[in-house]
Amino acid sequence: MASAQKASGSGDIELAGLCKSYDGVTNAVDGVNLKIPDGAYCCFLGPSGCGKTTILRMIAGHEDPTAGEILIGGGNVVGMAPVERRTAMMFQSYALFPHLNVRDNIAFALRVRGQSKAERLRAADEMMEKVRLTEFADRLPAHLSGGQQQRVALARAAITGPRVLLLDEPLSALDEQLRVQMRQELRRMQRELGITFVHVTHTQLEAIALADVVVVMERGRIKQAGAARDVYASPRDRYVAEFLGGQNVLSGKVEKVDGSRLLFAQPDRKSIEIPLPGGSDVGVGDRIDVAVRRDDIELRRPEAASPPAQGPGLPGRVLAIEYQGSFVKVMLDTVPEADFVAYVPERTYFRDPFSIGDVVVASWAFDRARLLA
Ligand SMILES: Nc1ncnc2c1ncn2[C@@H]1O[C@H](COP(=O)(O)OP(=O)(O)OP(=O)(O)O)[C@@H](O)[C@H]1O
Repeated sequence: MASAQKASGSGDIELAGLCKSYDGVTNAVDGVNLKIPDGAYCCFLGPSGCGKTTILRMIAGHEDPTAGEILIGGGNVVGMAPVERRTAMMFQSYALFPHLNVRDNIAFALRVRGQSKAERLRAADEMMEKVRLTEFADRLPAHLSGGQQQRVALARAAITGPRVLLLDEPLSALDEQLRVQMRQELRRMQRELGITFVHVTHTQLEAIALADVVVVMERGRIKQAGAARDVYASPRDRYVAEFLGGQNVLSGKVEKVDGSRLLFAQPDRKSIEIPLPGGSDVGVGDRIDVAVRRDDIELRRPEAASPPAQGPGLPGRVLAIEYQGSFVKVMLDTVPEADFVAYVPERTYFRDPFSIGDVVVASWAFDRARLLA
């Protein structure tokens, strides 16, 4: 980025005790503490209204916190104008100028910053090469595909050399196929630009596919933050497990605690033994939630007793079957008032396919069940 402004200065972000109340909405953001390393791809994930966009707007400087600090590169930016923060925001709608061609759209941000026309166009040409838009330089936005428009919006945000790029639901306007393609493109661009990306989404798969750091939110608070694989494979509690998906959650009462094992039972169901993590203070009579991944469930017919299923198991009736390509999704009535789903690999499934109404036994290896907080 020779003639675009150089992205120097660390883009690590720290949110400390961050709060935001609006008139009528107290605690839209409610005491958020988080560190995002420089050059990381961070995704905020959560249902509508959980405060994701408010956090993004506070980092950008479009909204002031009610309390708390926002540090970028170690300095508190609260009270600073957006341009002084060296952050840039890419909006859902892309907000491109319809009457300017691609090159001029990208160069526009530098005009506002007082650069000469020659400098601006040189920087725009460089940026277009980076985002593979050179061949579209003279086109108007209306004559571009959704994915190309998004690249223009990204280039326009990146040309000012921000240390942090903020993206509000950047893929939501695209169809499914394009969304997957642009996801890869975003990740590639983030690596190439080497700056911190903070991306807001309510799509689980988007967050875990893209992010180094996934932040799961509920009602203004962080429920869990960490590497995508940690958050998906080891959700801390029922909310995170259910929101990220891919897990079955069983609830019940503890019947017995024995060293590193625990026995619990759901109402009117057989007792199940699970591993008890060290340091846990769960006791007999406590209500607990337990997660077992959908792809860890093995399904058998009850009469197929030989060899016996390994580990704990629960009976159930098949409620629905959905072919998903590489696996088959089988829904059971194993858990009262909740979904219980097995992802069976396609090859295994079609050796002896089930029908709706079949009675099956769902089992899993003892150490694949996890006690939730
Ligand atoms: N300008 C505003 N004035 C009043 N209340 C607001 C304002 N902006 C957001 N809120 C409220 O603050 C809460 C958090 O909103 P926010 O937009 O941050 O959520 P979100 O997680 O980004 O949701 P979405 O995915 O729907 O955009 C909501 O209850 C919302 O109604």
